[in-house]
Parts: sequence; C-alpha cells; structure tokens
Amino acid sequence: MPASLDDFQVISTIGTGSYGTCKKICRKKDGKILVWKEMEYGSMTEAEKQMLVSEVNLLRELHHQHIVKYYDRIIDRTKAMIYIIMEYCEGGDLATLIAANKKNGESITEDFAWKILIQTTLALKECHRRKNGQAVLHRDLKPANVFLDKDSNVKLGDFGLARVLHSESSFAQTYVGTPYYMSPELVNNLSYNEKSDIWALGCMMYELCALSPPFTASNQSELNRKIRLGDFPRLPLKYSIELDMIIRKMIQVEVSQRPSIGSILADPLVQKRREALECNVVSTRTNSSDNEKHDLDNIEKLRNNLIAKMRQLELKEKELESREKSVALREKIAEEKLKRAMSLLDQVRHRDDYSTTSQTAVKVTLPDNLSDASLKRQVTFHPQLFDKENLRQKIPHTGLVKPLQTKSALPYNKSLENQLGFAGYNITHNNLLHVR
Ligand SMILES: Nc1ncnc2c1ncn2[C@@H]1O[C@H](COP(=O)(O)OP(=O)(O)OP(=O)(O)O)[C@@H](O)[C@H]1O
Repeated sequence: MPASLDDFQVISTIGTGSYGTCKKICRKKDGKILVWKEMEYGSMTEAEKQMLVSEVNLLRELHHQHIVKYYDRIIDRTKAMIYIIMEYCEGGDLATLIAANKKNGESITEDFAWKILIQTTLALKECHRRKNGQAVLHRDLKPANVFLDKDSNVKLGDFGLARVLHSESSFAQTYVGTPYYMSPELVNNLSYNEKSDIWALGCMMYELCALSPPFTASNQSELNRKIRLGDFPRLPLKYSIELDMIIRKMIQVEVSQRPSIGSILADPLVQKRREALECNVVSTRTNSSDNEKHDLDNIEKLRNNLIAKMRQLELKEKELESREKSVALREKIAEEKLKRAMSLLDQVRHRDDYSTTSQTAVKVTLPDNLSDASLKRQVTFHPQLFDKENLRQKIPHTGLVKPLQTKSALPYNKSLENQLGFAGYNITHNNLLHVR
C-alpha cells in the first residue's frame, strides 16, 4: 500500500532550499526518524513531472552506504506537492561545516579530508555505474549536498533530483546557486560528463580544506576566465602534498587529464587510507574480533608511548652527561687558577722573607667609617700569615683591614689586589682589604 501523509508526523522544519523545504518527520508505525523534501510541482510541465517521478523511482534503486537512502514519495494532487521521503542525516551537511569552521577559525583534519574524499568517491562510483549503458551523473556535487551521519560518514544526497531540476526546463530556471564548481567544459558550453562530477569533487574537497573555493570572482565572466585558466593556490600547508596533489589532479582543465573514479580508488595512497578507514569502521562495532583488534590497537599505542618515553629519557641522560662534563671542566679551570694564585702568593712571601728589616710587618687599621672606638685600632700582621685564618684572628668582629703605606716589601698595588683577591681577599678601591 502506498504511503500517505498521515503515516508521518512532522517534527520540525530543517531548512528551505532552492526547490523546496526539508522537514524532519517521524514514521508513525515504528517511530523511525526520516526527512521529507516538500516540492511544489504546479509550475512543472507534464513531461517534467513524469521525469521527476521516474528519477525518484531511480533513486530508490540506489542502495549504497554513502548515498542518502530514498524511501518513498507521496504526491498530494490537491496541493500539487510532491514529498520525497529520505534517510535523516543527523550530522548535517558539509556547507554548514565549512561555514562553522570559517566562523570559528577552525579547519578539518587531514584524516577527515581523506575520509570525505574516499567516501564521496565511493558514492559517485555507485552512481556512475552505468544503468542500461548510461551513467547516472550527480550534476550538482557541492558541500550542501554531502551529508554526514551521526558517525560523520558521508551520505551523498540530492542525487538524480539535480538531474531533473537542472534540465533545460522552466523549473530549472529557479536554480540560483553560484556555479563555483562549474567545470571548464560547462563554461565552454560542452556537455556534462563523468569527469565534470570529478571536477566538482575536486573543487568541493578544496573548499572543505581551504574554506574557500579554488576559483572565486565577483562576476560570472571573471569566474569563467579563472576556471578556463585553471590556476589556484596550494591547499593550506597543514595539509599534505599528497592530498593537495590528488585534489589538483581532479581540477585539471583538460578533461582527459582528470582521473576517473576507478583511478582515484586505485591510487596506492587512497587504498592505504581506505584500508585504515575500514579498519576503524570495524573497530567501532562490538563483536569479539573487533574487541581483539581494539586490544591490539591499544597495545600498539602503549608500545609507541613507551618507545617515545624511552627516547625522552635517553635525551635527558645525554643532556646530564654534557652538563657533568662542563662542570668538571669549570672545576679544572678553577683549580688551575687557584694553583696559580697560590704560587704567586708563595712568590710574594718569598720576596718578603728576603727582606731583613721590620718592614716584614704590614700595619693594618680598621677603616674610618667604623665608628666604634674600640674597633678603631691598628692591627699588625706578617705577610707570611697573610691568609684568611690569621686575618680573622687578628681582626675580630670584622673582615675589613686597611694596609698601611709602610716600608713593607708588600706595597699595595693592582697586581696584589688581583693575587689576593683571587686567593680569598678583596681589596676595594680605597685600599680596603676585605676578607671573603
Ligand atoms: N537527508 C537529510 N537529512 C538531514 N538534513 C537534510 C537532509 N536533506 C536536506 N537536509 C537539510 O535541509 C535543509 C534544506 O535542504 P535542501 O536540500 O532542500 O536545500 P539546500 O541543499 O540547502 O539548497 P539547494 O536546494 O539550493 O541545494 C538543509 O539545511 C539541509 O542540510
């Protein structure tokens, strides 16, 4: 029994396109959520109406996991309306995704781009499969016609409908989309073919990644000129050269240079990506072999994490080793300097021993700026005892001494400052000897 409008309950309006309004509906008998597209056919000729009906019937034969499933059509003659009932794609469409990414300054991942490319190609392959010797072309491949299910898998929509609605009919005149994806052969008024769908797929993939179509212009003739030239910028650098290359191949002005669906799918990189994609799909199911695979994946991940951590440790060890080496080197330099200082000090002592007078003693006073009278006294010490221990004994409470200008064989001079300074004493600019 054919379905009737009463079999469904409208839940909400999803949106309105060029040809009609899309509504979310519930099938009463089992509660299944679907959508229908309401289109008014009043302005169509009888031939167009027939064509529309036969196309919708054709859609029912297109069964593919990446094509929006068409369930039924209901014709309401009193209102001259046709309702096309289809699978509900809760992930929305790619046009909405592109707009959201543009707004939020985000972009899709490389993996997601490959997924969309592969799944849309598979959907096109199913459509391009010749029926009675004639390929079914999409003719309106664009982000707004590529939907996503709840797991972000592709569901190609509006298939075949575009074929009818874009024909040279009065109805087709209502099409108001901007033809950014028009291929050079269409710009040159040549016929649409399978490779025109490939061109559109390349343009769509480009826009999905770059968030802007490959060819843009403010008017149709400028756009046509750019399309004929076929020059467009590289994809943003975050995308691989391989992805850029495959999209570039699809957007080639020369039709024969564009790859067919078959050659896209035969590309080794596409095959590798496809295998990975199919593995992922399998691992999301819940049978035991999937669980085993999931476990193996987890072990592999853990192994990779361990390897990465070991590499980090190795790097840290190397860093520590080189730090140790540099500390050892610095210590060695310091030792040598100390040795040199001690030997200079020895030379000074030796020179002082050589002198036979009382000049061997160096008189030291506390600096004037120490106000405590008890501290303001002269201190005498022998250069032989000129080391930290003795100075501390001789000058309690302070490390400051002032060498007197005596007949000592140890006159204050810059070199002495350097020698003593290094050996543990500082002599400041006003002849203050500071014990460190
Ligand atoms: N099967 C579907 N599942 C979920 N949402 C859908 C489905 N088909 C269409 N939509 C949504 O309904 C709205 C209207 O879609 P429709 O296809 O009528 O027009 P359009 O694609 O936005 O524009 P145009 O008709 O110019 O291509 C869009 O927001 C679209 O994403």
